[in-house]
Amino acid sequence: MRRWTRSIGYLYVLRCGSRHSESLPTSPMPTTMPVILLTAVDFLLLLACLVALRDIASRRRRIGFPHPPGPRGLPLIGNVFGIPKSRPWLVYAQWAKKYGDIVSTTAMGQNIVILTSLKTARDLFEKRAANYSDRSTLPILKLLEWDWNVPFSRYSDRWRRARKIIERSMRPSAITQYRATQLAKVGAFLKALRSTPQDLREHIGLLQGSIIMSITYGYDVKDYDDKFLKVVDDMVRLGAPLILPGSCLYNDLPILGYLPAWLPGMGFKALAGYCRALGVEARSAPMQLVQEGLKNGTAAPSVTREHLRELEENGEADGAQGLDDIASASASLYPGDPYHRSLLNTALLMLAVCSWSRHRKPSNHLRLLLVHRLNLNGAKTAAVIATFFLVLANFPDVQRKAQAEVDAISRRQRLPDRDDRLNLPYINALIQELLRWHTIIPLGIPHATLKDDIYEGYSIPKGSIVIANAWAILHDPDVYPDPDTYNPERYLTEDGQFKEDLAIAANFGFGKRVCPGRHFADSTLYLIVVSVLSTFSVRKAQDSVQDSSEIRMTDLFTDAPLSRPERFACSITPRDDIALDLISGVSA
Ligand code: HEM
Repeated sequence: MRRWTRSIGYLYVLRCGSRHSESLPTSPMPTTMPVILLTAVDFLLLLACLVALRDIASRRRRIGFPHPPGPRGLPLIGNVFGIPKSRPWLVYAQWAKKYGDIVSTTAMGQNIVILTSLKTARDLFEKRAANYSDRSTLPILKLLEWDWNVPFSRYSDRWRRARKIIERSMRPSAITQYRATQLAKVGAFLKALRSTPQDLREHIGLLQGSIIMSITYGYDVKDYDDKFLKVVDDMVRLGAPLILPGSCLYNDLPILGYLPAWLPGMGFKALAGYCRALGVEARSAPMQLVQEGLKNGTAAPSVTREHLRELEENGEADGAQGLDDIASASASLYPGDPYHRSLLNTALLMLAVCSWSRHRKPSNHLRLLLVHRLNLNGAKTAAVIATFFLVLANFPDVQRKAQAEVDAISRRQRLPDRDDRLNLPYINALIQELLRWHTIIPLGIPHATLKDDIYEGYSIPKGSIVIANAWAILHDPDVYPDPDTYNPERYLTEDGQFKEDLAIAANFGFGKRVCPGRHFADSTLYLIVVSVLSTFSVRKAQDSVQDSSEIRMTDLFTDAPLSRPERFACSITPRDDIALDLISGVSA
């Protein structure tokens, strides 16, 4: 129906265009202006009729089964003005209190379903995975040509093949081979933190990016301004705002795609073109490096090298599909950073658009601006690491208890290792509470349905966007008393044993789309937590000392789909001379 709507709209514009050109044949300017004005008004009417027809058609299909309850909004446009733009997870949690665990709403004919319990999320995403594992069909994604990118990819054979490659490289038995890399990069992180603690953010970004690039391509990221990291960061940072709800009119009016790029308001076309080009570069440049290394025998061990070798052994080295799958899988492992929506960035986005449309490739000047001003490397694991530092600064008691446990196991003669984990209940509780207290992707990545469905007497139409509100699930006061308080003790038994909470998995999504990097993220996080606790003291900056009971969650974290700590001031100093020796002793 959506495709049908778009093609009718297109034909309609063409028809109007020719009608007006016939009446005003002589001058090109007067012919185009009325065409655009009339088309816009007429088109809105036509669109309204089409949305109404679609509603009627889909209602007929589901006669007898209502939509799940929820705010309905206005006729035709639905709840378009009620879709929350700011911290939507909080608003959706309020809706759940009013309407229940399964809420639905619509915006411009798009059905949106929000799940607010583990049961509903598992019932749909896991037990009915074949229907609930698609992704959104936002028109802008086609312009961006990001379908190679596994998290955005539709539920297709291409996604299945790339996902399989990632799963093989990221399953628990495979990730043990990356341990040496993790240890070396964590060692480099400790040394960098000792030298320039004020650059915490940059060090975290570099840590995350360098681990992933090393295991994926065998490529050694030396500094924060690395060219490969930059390409992905720019791509995601500039492109992601286009896919946020309500941020790009083209997603609601795909007909705009047929208007020329020079018209006011059509900047999204140039921006999408720029991000598309960055995507091509992000996918091909590091992969070429590995391919060349394989030819001349210098390729360092890496996930990409192993998959390319395997392809060669199977006699498929020149197979376009095999190479395409490896390129997609590898480039999907470093996800970049979709955060950044400040005014400064908006100005830079405009610059990007102007520059791109004029020259069709970014000018050096623009690239420099992007590199220096939009520089917030790292992504999901990095956001949790930043949260860890925020916790240490704000909750000194937690830091003290965690350090006592780590010191008891290592006797301060070494950094704790993976094998110590079973004997560190407080550390496990601290990590689990980190993931609960602030869910860095509060709404996960939305899934979409492939066909009509009926669930608990409610109708969920084909093409619905289905969101699990992980934040609300992990802040349910009936399950987690005083949910906004950071309290690792909630995960300890009376005799101090660690209690695992299976609901924490909601952080990593569900079903066939569940995060394939979750085991790797967990092992990286553990190493960082124990290494930092062994060597550094983190304190809140003197001028911002505040009672921990006064801390408001919304002041601490950004309002973005990937919600990470706001900038915060803290002091990070080596604990003592023993800590300095430990830092000097680690190999980096
Ligand atoms: C704490 C760190 C992380 C968190 C909280 C996280 C969370 C998520 C979430 C919520 C999703 C969407 C799942 C869904 O659609 O149901 C996802 C997808 C994904 N994650 Fe992660 N992730 C983390 C780290 C990583 C790492 C380190 C990697 C790679 C090495 C990775 C690779 C991916 C990929 C490729 C997908 C797309 C899966 C698909 O669509 O099939 N993630 N992640």
